[in-house]
Amino acid sequence: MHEVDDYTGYSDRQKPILLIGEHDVGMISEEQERSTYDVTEINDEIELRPRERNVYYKLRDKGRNFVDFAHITVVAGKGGDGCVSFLRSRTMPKGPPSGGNGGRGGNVTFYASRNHTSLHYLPRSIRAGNGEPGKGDLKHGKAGKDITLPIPLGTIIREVDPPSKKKDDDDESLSSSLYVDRKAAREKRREETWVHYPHYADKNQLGSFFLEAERMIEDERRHQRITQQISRLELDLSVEDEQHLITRGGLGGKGNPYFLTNENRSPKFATKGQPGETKHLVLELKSIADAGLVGLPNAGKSTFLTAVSNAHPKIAPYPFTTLNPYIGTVDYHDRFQLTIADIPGLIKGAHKNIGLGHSFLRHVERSKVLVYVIDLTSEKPWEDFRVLQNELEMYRAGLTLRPSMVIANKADVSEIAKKHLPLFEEKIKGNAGSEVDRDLLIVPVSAKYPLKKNEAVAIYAGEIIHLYVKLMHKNSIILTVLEIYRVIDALFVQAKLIRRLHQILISNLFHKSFLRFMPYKIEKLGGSQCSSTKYV
Ligand SMILES: Nc1nc2c(ncn2[C@@H]2O[C@H](COP(=O)(O)OP(=O)(O)OP(=O)(O)O)[C@@H](O)[C@H]2O)c(=O)[nH]1
Ligand SMILES: [Mg+2]
Repeated sequence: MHEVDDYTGYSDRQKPILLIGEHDVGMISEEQERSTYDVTEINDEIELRPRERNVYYKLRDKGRNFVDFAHITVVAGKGGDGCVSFLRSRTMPKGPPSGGNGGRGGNVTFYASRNHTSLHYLPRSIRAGNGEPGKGDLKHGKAGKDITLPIPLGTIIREVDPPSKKKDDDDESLSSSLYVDRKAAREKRREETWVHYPHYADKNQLGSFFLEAERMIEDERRHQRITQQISRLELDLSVEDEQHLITRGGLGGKGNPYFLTNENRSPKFATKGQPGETKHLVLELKSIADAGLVGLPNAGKSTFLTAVSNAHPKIAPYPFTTLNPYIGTVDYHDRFQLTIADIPGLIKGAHKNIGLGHSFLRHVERSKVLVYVIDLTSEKPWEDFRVLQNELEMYRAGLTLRPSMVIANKADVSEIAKKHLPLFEEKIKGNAGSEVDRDLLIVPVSAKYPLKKNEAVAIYAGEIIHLYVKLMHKNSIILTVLEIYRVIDALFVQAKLIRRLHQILISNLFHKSFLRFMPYKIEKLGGSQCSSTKYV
């Protein structure tokens, strides 16, 4: 236990002697501040100041809704009815049939959009427009209005049973008992299918022409049912702008000219439009980011994301500051875009719904690289790491086998960091650790302070994630000398990774794309290292 100062209420370890900015308290003692650490050395001459960016306009939407699970009903439009009419003119008192067909019902289509990152804007029920009925003079009805909706990239769509399935079953049994009389059932079907010339319904139904037409239409519909019978919808919207037809509008009814035969020159019936498809869907948003940040609350995940990208999640010295996932995008000069997801903090027992639970892990589940953010100033950072690994495993077995690296944050608190970092490495990579742990890349970083060296450290950590993610893109590894040297330049990069990068560099030296990108990169050498876009 650390002694608690009566005056300030802070423990020894946290004694704030540096007031930074208006609200923030640096947790660095005087000796700690002056002590240096060979990796993340703090230059005494440079004042410790947190990053300053005018981001208040970006923080305005903090109260926004975030929904990553939705249950919706999608209904396509009904087809318009066919029309029964006959051409009449002064010279033609008994003209041919001239009823137009009904227009088809509107379809509902979804497409994957990068500009949407939450499902909160989706209504509970989506309904496309109905087709218009046909008119006389062979005027066909207008098609119903289609609905094309953007859905966040990375959403998984599954078709499910209607919510009140039981009630429907009851209705069905009721209806089947009601329609034991086959005649009544046929009556109902006829009612739903046919349009008759005024006052001709009874007469039509006795006529052989009508019965023949009815048989034809029933055959057609049976065939349609068989060909359109598709398995339950299951979609993964992982390709940007890709469109998916969710529900198809009903076909328009046929006008009476459709039933014109050599025998029957004046068909006095037409068909009604068919109902559109109805689907009950469950939408689950699983963000697709290249790298996912996981860490205990207050480890500095959001600070790190702010340091390497232009995303501005809320940062505060209390747990569970971040309640929604954020995705920061970093654009590199070689047009490579790296996306990093920041999610709420995980705590021990999250799988038992302690804290915020662990359902938000769905947003890192699909990332290529897992980035553990560890707070070096915590009591036992290695235990934090094990807690994280355990929670990830409890969420999905085998998740920790994903390529991973550790951002050992708050290295600016050098006294403690200096003590904890080697211990952390030893405990994780020591003999006790598994093979995955032994290969783990551990990068000490100060995400908060833009000190010359630390700024570089944070940026380099971003660069390493960038390179690491590129390594995962098996077919297109385009690395430049500049990138390699940047990494080698940062002392903390481990020899193993450099060796791997070096091999790839050699094998890519004569790669066409490599040559194409080189002059561009050299030109940009003097510019800023990365610019970025915030998408969430
Ligand atoms: N000294 C120091 N403090 C840091 C550093 N990085 C983050 N912090 C502080 O740690 C606190 C928590 O940072 P956040 O980025 O909000 O942490 P988080 O992991 O996103 O926390 P949650 O969103 O609550 O899970 C803030 O007060 C930061 O100023 C660092 O490198 N050095
Ligand atoms: Mg956060």
